[in-house]
Amino acid sequence: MIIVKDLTKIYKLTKKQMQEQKTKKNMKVAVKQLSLNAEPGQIYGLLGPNGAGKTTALRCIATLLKPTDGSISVCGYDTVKESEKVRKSIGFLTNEIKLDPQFSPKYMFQFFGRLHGLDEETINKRREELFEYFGITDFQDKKIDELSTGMKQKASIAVSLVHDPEVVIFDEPTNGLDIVTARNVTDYLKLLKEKGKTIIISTHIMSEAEKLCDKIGIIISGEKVMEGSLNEILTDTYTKELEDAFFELYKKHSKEEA
Ligand SMILES: Nc1ncnc2c1ncn2[C@@H]1O[C@H](COP(=O)(O)OP(=O)(O)OP(=O)(O)O)[C@@H](O)[C@H]1O
Repeated sequence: MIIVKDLTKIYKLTKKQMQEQKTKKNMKVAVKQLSLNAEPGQIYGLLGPNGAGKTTALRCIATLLKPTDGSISVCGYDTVKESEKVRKSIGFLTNEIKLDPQFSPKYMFQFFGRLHGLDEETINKRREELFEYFGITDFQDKKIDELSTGMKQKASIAVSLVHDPEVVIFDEPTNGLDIVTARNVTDYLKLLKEKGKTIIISTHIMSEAEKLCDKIGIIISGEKVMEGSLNEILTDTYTKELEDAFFELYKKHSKEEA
């Protein structure tokens, strides 16, 4: 279970970042009073355009960033006060965390398994299962450096799941993957859901959110502008497709911002 209450995250900008973002303000509100609940046996999708604050929100949930305001609990643990316990309960995937290029998927899997305090037998069993599922076995001994983007992404996913976490936090899990591999990953997320895990993902792929997510939170400029099941969102926006609903909301809320 993930409970996010009034999460606000403000970044302090360096002079260089202010120049890059063409702003005179030295603060950036990346997430503003975001609240959401993701429950066991459910896939929650955070859907938003580039720069909406999805990665920031997920990094706060995964304890990698401290909220400026608000609170987050994961499996009943506070992400600031009990971050160690939260980290044990989650599998986190983000594009910014890279596997060490010098090592192989097999080595990285074992390394993270040990870090989570698993015994060798459990690590080997998990490796066989996950590497087989994601088709990693054939390249498990190659250096990460020599792998394609898709192979690296699959290896990162397997490594993030080594300890069979209760909560899965995946930032754009199918980013850079071909349709076969992407389907492989989304099917696995469905399997995890069936096992009763709590899953939250970010995406800007409408069809992925439509097919995969039980609940969708649409986030624009750091604020959640709508939340519900696909049907609820379509009904509330008088649209037939998520893409149309998204554009309606985007037009409305970017107008409000201007
Ligand atoms: N470390 C940082 N320092 C300053 N500003 C940041 C930092 N990280 C993100 N931002 C800014 O915060 C806002 C939200 O960024 P974030 O990466 O959370 O968005 P996102 O929805 O994940 O975008 P994308 O879909 O492009 O990955 C953006 O305006 C971004 O420029």
